[in-house]
Amino acid sequence: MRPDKPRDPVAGPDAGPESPYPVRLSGPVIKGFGRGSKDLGIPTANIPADDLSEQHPELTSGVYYGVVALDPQSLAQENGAEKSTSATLLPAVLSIGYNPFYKNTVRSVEIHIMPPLTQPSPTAVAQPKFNRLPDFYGTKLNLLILGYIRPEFDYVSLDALIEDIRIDCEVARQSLLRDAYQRYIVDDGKASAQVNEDRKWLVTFDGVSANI
Ligand SMILES: Cc1cc2nc3c(=O)[nH]c(=O)nc-3n(C[C@H](O)[C@H](O)[C@H](O)COP(=O)(O)O)c2cc1C
Ligand SMILES: Nc1ncnc2c1ncn2[C@@H]1O[C@H](COP(=O)(O)OP(=O)(O)O)[C@@H](O)[C@H]1O
Ligand SMILES: [Mg+2]
Repeated sequence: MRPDKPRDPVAGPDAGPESPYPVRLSGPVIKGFGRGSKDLGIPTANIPADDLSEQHPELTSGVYYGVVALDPQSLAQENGAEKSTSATLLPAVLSIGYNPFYKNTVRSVEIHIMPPLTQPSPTAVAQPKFNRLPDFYGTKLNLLILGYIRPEFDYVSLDALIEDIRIDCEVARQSLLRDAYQRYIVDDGKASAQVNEDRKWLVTFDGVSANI
């Protein structure tokens, strides 16, 4: 059960991601149990978790933050829209694990994509409105995990789970607003070659680089 303690406003060192982060994950957006939107009002894009334990033993079950990009080519096909060559980098908060509140028997990776950091946070208030985009099932997604927030917990109620995820969104946002993290989203001219390479990886799908 969730310990009854106040939460830290940020997670991870101010100086930037510390080993093993950043960690790269990719996959097509698949169907989950359909609870995110329906039960919680918090949509989560699920990607396959089949090879995670072998490929990323460092990713223990828990809540993380990072940056995502959706493949503009497959996004266009999904929405029947005209093909675009530009991808947007967006802040994200995610859960990896068995969702102890729901007692899942398979591990899942579920990503909630937040609004751009330049917009006001819709989850900073007591009656939050979680970010909702048009559905993008089947779209290829790249995710760069930049830090760990907390372990997964069971909760006394659905409302308690939702309130903790609301705080996760705020922790992720405040963590990503720091210069050493924000430069994974926007080039501030001070990024290292490695950070620039990671940003480039985020928008590369099937060997083709999209514009940012
Ligand atoms: C940031 C974040 C934190 C979460 N933390 C927990 C948690 O501590 N315990 C838990 O049981 N589920 C947690 N969840 C998972 C939700 O229960 C899950 O998103 C929901 O079951 C939707 O699942 P679905 O995609 O299969 O519909 C978290 C989800 C997110 C996005
Ligand atoms: N902000 C968002 N973050 C993640 N997915 C979103 C968002 N807005 C809309 N979606 C869509 O909602 C779907 C997830 O909803 P959810 O209720 O969790 O269903 P599922 O159980 O199938 O994962 C995603 O696959 C995506 O198509
Ligand atoms: Mg989901």
